[in-house]
Amino acid sequence: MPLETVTKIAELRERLRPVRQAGQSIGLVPTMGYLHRGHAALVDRARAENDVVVVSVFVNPLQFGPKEDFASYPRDLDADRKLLAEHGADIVFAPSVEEMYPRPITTHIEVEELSVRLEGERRPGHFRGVATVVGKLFNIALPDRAYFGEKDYQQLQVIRRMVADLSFPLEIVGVPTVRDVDGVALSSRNVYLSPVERAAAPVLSRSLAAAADAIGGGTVDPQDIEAVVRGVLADEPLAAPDLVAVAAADTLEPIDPKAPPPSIALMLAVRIGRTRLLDQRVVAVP
Ligand SMILES: Nc1ncnc2c1ncn2[C@@H]1O[C@H](COP(=O)(O)OP(=O)(O)OP(=O)(O)O)[C@@H](O)[C@H]1O
Ligand SMILES: CC(C)(CO)[C@@H](O)C(=O)[O-]
Ligand code: BAL
Repeated sequence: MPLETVTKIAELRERLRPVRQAGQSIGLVPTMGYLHRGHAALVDRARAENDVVVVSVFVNPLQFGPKEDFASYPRDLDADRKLLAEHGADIVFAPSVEEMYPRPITTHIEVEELSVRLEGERRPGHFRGVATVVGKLFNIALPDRAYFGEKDYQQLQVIRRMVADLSFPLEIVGVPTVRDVDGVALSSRNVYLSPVERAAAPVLSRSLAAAADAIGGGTVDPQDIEAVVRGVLADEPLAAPDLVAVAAADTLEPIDPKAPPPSIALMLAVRIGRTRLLDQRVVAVP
């Protein structure tokens, strides 16, 4: 089936109604476009598990702070369509900002606590914007399953909590981070990196690997784990850590070294030049 492009909410609902009535399943992959192999992994998983695969491409203004890169965020719908067709998606939903928010939105989804910690503290209002648009996309597409990358680990936890708290009738599927050969997590924002900055970027995954080794060797004190990460990052003069977080993987609560959780989430936000890169790793406690 050729890839269809839909830009209107009503049109998507009309297109999907008979799909549901026929008892077919719908998989939704929410994205902000400028797609790469990381997004393709989400689409492949959705393709394997659903009858109809919908990919949304929408740069959501609600989740950007006033000083962030909403206006300059990379966009290329033609290239996105090509990748989606190659990976067998059925529908790309690419609404305009006016279609999604015809007037200033006054209703928001706030996942308390989880949204204001860690990355939420660095980007006030970010997860409220994410939860609100994702909830809205769920109401528009009514998917059976929705797919999110582990790279944005806190985002995945926020969405899981929102779905549980509000009983959204769907399954959330987390997909492991896809990396380049040198370990750099694929990200649309990697396009901002100069060649010299790109050469520095593997330091993120290197620092996570060192911390994973330390945890494997019995280190569970979060301060010690953080010190290992920061030690490796300090070797790279272009890397400026913005967030080094060590938390219980399932709740993102702080870790008590006397009663460590079954697995630990390491979450990083590191500036390389003007680009803020994210990476994460979940490590089982031996
Ligand atoms: N390398 C990756 N591996 C797996 N999933 C990914 C990867 N990169 C992004 N995703 C997932 O794709 C979905 C859409 O993400 P988004 O469009 O923001 O891409 P991105 O590359 O993360 O962009 P950004 O550079 O803005 O962080 C999210 O669920 C995100 O976690
Ligand atoms: C989930 C999402 C598409 C919501 O805008 C976005 O935060 C992203 O791309 O990760
Ligand atoms: N992938 C996370 C979306 C954002 O940075 O706004």
